[in-house]
Order: sequence, then structure tokens, then C-alpha cells
Amino acid sequence: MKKTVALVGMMGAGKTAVGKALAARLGVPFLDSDGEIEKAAAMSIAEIFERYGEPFFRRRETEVIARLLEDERAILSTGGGAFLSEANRALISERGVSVWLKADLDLLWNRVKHKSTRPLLRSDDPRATLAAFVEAREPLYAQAAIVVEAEPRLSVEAMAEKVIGALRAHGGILVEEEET
Ligand SMILES: Nc1ncnc2c1ncn2[C@@H]1O[C@H](COP(=O)(O)OP(=O)(O)OP(=O)(O)O)[C@@H](O)[C@H]1O
Ligand SMILES: O=C(O)C1=C[C@@H](O)[C@@H](O)[C@H](O)C1
Ligand SMILES: [Mg+2]
Repeated sequence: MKKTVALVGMMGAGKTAVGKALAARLGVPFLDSDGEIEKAAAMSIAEIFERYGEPFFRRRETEVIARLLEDERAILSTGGGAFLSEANRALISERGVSVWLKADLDLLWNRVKHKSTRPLLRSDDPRATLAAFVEAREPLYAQAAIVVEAEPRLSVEAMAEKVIGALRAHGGILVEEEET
């Protein structure tokens, strides 16, 4: 059984960066739901939120994830909020295997604090907003099939290696098994 591997977790966890490295290592396509939404709308995520609001973005996100999961096996880096929706979790678990890139608040903050590309962090106290997201979301991310801890000292390549190890331990999904 070969399945698409869906990376889930907070903004800044490294889903896009590690996903790209993982796809290159495994020789499978790299898909990114945020990137696909931006491409289809010809607009940045921040602009989509500003013009159409978050509910519109979330509907597009579910459509895009459903479509991307129809493709051949791949690495799918999801947006940080994607795994919060029960419908998205069901789709991902049915057609793929979910991997939570689990990172603590300090690590996440160090990665996102210099960027203004994440509309949900545009608040008076973005670190506190990020902390509230971590607290509220962790129980949902914890429903992923596999958990891989992001460590501050691990490079993107080393994280990709760690994910491959976790996939092997989980039963070889994507990594070793042949098509049946
Ligand atoms: N292991 C790592 N080592 C060093 N830098 C990293 C690592 N993982 C990610 N980064 C950097 O941290 C930043 C955030 O990573 P990335 O965009 O991959 O997060 P994400 O989980 O895709 O976030 P989002 O949910 O907002 O899409 C990027 O600048 C990326 O290059
Ligand atoms: O954590 C989130 O809810 C988000 C994360 C990003 O990947 C984007 O999908 C968007 O900025 C929302
Ligand atoms: Mg990303």
C-alpha cells in the first residue's frame, strides 16, 4: 500500500520546508495546499483572507486537499489550520497517512516572528496569539497517525530523515512497500 503522506501541524513547524526535502528524498511529487490555493486564486493567502475572509479560505482548502489526495502518492504539506476540520481529517486519514510535525512555542515563534505572511498572527501580541493557537490545536493535531518532534537543532534535511524513520517504523508506508 502506498499512500500520500500529509504533513500537519502549526504554522512554522516546517511542513513546507520539510515536505519539499522529503519529496525530493523519496522521489515523489511535492504538493502544498497553501501554494495550490494561492496559485488558483493568483493571490497570496494574506490577500485571500483580507478580500474574502477565513471561511472562504477554509472552503477552498478542503476542496484543494480533496483534489490533491486524488493524485498519485505524494508528499502533501497542508496549511496550519487544515487538520482542525473534521472533514479534512477524515479525508486525509482515508486517503493518506498524517504526520504531525510537533514543535514547541519557542521554536514556532522563532520561525514565524519575522514574517508577515500569516494573517492569523496579525494581532497586537502575535506571540500570545500563537501560544493560544498551540494550546487550542494540539489535541487535534494529536489525532495524526504519526508524531514527529521538531527539534531546534535539526536541519530541514535532518527532519526529513527523521520523518522517513517514523514512516518506516509505522509500517513502511510510502517508503519501502511496493504497489499492490
Ligand atoms: N528544520 C528546520 N531548520 C531550519 N529552518 C527551518 C526548519 N524547518 C523550517 N524552517 C524554516 O522555518 C520557516 C517556516 O517553515 P515552513 O514555511 O516550512 O512552515 P510551515 O509549517 O509550512 O508553515 P505554514 O503552516 O504557515 O505553511 C521557513 O523559513 C523555513 O525555511
Ligand atoms: O495555521 C493556520 O490556520 C494557517 C496556516 C497557514 O499555513 C495558512 O494556511 C494560513 O495562514 C492559515
Ligand atoms: Mg507551509
